[in-house]
Amino acid sequence: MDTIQIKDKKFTVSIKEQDILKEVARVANEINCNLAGKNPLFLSVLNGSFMFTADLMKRITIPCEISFVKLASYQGVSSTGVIKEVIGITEDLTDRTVVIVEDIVDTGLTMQRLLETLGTRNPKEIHIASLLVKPDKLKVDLNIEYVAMEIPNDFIVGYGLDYDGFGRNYPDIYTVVEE
Ligand SMILES: O=P(O)(O)OC[C@H]1O[C@H](OP(=O)(O)OP(=O)(O)O)[C@H](O)[C@@H]1O
Ligand code: HPA
Repeated sequence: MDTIQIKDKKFTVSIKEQDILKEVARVANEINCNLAGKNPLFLSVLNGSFMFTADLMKRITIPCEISFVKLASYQGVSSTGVIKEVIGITEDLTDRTVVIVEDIVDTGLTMQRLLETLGTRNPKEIHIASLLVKPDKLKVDLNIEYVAMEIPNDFIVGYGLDYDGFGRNYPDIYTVVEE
């Protein structure tokens, strides 16, 4: 399926599942090497990161824990600038090595907010793993250590990412076709 229609928008395939998984495996290897012996706590940011988290965690071979947080900032294709924490962090982060697992860093505002929130809970260190980064869209300075792929500014769906709630289920990533 090279082209899909979601509501009023057409999308064309831009990154195939096998290419995504190659990069996910590379990121997992880097984490396995760098965080060995640290018993990291992976914090997956719902909803978008569910597919990346599943594929990443299957390839993590060091002892670790996984938990989930949920924030919301997007409606349609542009940021509202409003960030709501829907599901909070219940774990004790004191002295823990935390790895935030995100599907995409776009403006970076969501990540900045998350870092601020987590930073008040005395973790030993916080690392960021993001499937995708749009470097040209970043508005804040972030140290994103683990990035599977950098992509252009275009709006995308698939592999967990949505347009108005739809499109998360596709195993490939699709880019919007501007008409
Ligand atoms: O860098 P930013 O411009 O802040 O954008 C990135 C955030 O936007 C998306 O979340 P969204 O609010 O759409 O929620 P979702 O994960 O449920 O799709 C994505 O999952 C990131 O959390
Ligand atoms: O390109 C995108 N697609 C879906 N959700 C998003 N959230 C930030 N950027 C995107």
